[in-house]
Amino acid sequence: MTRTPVNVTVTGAAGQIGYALLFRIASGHLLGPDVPVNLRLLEIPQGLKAAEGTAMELDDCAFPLLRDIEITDDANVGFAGANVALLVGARPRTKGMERGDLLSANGGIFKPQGKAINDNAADDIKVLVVGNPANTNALIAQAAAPDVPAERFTAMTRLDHNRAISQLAAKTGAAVSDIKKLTIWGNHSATQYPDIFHAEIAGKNAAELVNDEAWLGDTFIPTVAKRGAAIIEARGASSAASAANAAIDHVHTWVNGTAAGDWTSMGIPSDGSYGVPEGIISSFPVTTENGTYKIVQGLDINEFSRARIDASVKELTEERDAVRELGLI
Ligand SMILES: NC(=O)C1=CN([C@@H]2O[C@H](COP(=O)(O)OP(=O)(O)OC[C@H]3O[C@@H](n4cnc5c(N)ncnc54)[C@H](O)[C@@H]3O)[C@@H](O)[C@H]2O)C=CC1
Ligand SMILES: O=C([O-])CC(=O)C(=O)O
Repeated sequence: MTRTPVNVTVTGAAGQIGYALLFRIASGHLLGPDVPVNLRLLEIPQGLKAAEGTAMELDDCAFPLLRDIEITDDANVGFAGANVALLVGARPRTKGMERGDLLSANGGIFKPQGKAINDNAADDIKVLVVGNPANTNALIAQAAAPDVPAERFTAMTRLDHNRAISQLAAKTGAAVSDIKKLTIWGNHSATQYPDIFHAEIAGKNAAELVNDEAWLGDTFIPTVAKRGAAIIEARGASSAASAANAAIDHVHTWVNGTAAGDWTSMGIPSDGSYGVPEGIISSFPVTTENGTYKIVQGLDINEFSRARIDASVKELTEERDAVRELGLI
């Protein structure tokens, strides 16, 4: 039986994450090895030529699952019939730019894109915002799309989740695949909180196994939270392949489900769980099934965790208030 292709829109398609992402989408890693895809590449006019070059290379791979590629600088065209939208293109912070300037510049991107999604996307649209500041950009896009269920707008903290698993594996000598139930709470920023208190390593509690609060506070948390900056320092450019990989993981898990006995981390609109104010897009532990996600409930939050979750959530509420003042939500 031939399946109907899924329409996947990628913004910022000519950028470095786009370049690492598109080939994996086209080869079946985003949705599965039997799901054909149509790619819609949305760029600004200056990015169109490079996007065309990438599309030529996609053609040259002769991917059996890739049915069609369309390149555009018109968001209404780019999101037409979109089932999955990966919002990667964003305005990076440049020298001398204040936080308000950054939020405002990104509002100019994510507000119209949210409206274009509202007006043109398929009814089952799922949105992942990668472009920074990802959580608040997702909030801006969501606010501009009142006809789309709010929970379809998500922000990427899967890269942080994967980074935390890798650091924990290195510390304990465990295999990455033995680590389950790790959580990233809060914002995709230096205030994020990677939580190992409920994580398990080969079935044993990770925090008890590590048993080293100094390592947790002074090494693990800052290493994960500042990893993006460390990559920029080392590579001279921000994470690209690992960010693309995390975007693939985020959508794949959302669509195909979490494994029994595990969960993942996603930036999602808060329903008020764990004292996180309703509406802000914050990272939570979630399980997924049949294309929907649920916040893992009933976790005991100790004092160490509470203070760190609260600090990141405070930053998110400040970002929300700032974009509210700018009239972006
Ligand atoms: N959430 C996360 O974990 C991570 C987020 N990021 C963020 O992802 C974003 C993209 O990173 P890179 O690909 O490295 O940047 P890049 O600068 O290489 O590419 C960005 C692309 O977006 C395009 N673009 C800009 N405005 C656009 C618009 N309105 N519509 C469509 N395309 C537009 C640009 O022309 C450019 O081709 C950045 O904001 C970066 O900070 C990066 C790594 C991890
Ligand atoms: O800081 C950046 O621009 C890149 C980023 O988000 C990350 O690597 O986590």
